Amino acid sequence: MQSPLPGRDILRVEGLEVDFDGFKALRSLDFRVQAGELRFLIGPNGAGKTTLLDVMCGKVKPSHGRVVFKDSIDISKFQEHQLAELGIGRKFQAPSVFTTLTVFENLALSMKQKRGLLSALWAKTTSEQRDRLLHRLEMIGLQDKAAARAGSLSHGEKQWLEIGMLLMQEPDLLLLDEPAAGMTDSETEKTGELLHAISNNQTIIVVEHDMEFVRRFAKTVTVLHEGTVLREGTMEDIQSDDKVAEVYLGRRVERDA
Ligand SMILES: Nc1ncnc2c1ncn2[C@@H]1O[C@H](COP(=O)(O)OP(=O)(O)OP(=O)(O)O)[C@@H](O)[C@H]1O
Repeated sequence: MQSPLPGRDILRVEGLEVDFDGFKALRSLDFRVQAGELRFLIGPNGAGKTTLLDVMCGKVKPSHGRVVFKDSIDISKFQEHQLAELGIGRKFQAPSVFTTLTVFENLALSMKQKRGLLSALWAKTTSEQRDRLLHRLEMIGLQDKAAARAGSLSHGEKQWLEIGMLLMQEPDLLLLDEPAAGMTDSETEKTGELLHAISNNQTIIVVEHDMEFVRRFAKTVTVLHEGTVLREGTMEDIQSDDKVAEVYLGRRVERDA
């Protein structure tokens, strides 16, 4: 399937509702993302950010509404692994790399291919595949660590490796949950740059709590509150919005108290 052109909606969420035993975690939620965007999702604890990502990757099924990917794919009709095949890649917060394998082997195993895990590891990579692997290694900044065991990497490097592994699947849409959590300042900066580089070719939706990171790297921000979209705009718009300050900061003050 062809990737949508930049500027076209890659994802449309219409009237989405998620019900957990009578509790509506998402309600009347409308949301659109264009191809090539780097979109940040923010909001107070319990706003529904993770649940929205869970619906987008097929982990949670909506009780009402639709999520349409690339104009024609109704995501509620597919399982998580099928959506991964169709181009939706999800990365969870904790890194899950194969610690005893090298960085290169981890990437090679993640390559989109029909072979099984073991044969993928032992089969010779073609020169085209090696080029792709080297390109990703460079993109995630681990070209000097290709032969290092993944278990020896720092937390930030493991996160980049996992993003690289996700990219080897060539998703059109990447869903990331707090990619910079627990990173040092310089790792955080590199992560923001990596996300920007990825969004030259792919669409990314990032759930993020670190407002400094959002301020630094976001173009468009969507604020969720009580399961629905409260506001959407630039970080400047969002920061000067009274309602956002009331619900978002109010909640944060409460939580921090
Ligand atoms: N499996 C579940 N069963 C019942 N309630 C759930 C379930 N998953 C999430 N919830 C509830 O749905 C609401 C939204 O949760 P969600 O994790 O999506 O929020 P969030 O915005 O990601 O929050 P945080 O920033 O704290 O991670 C919360 O009130 C949460 O307790």
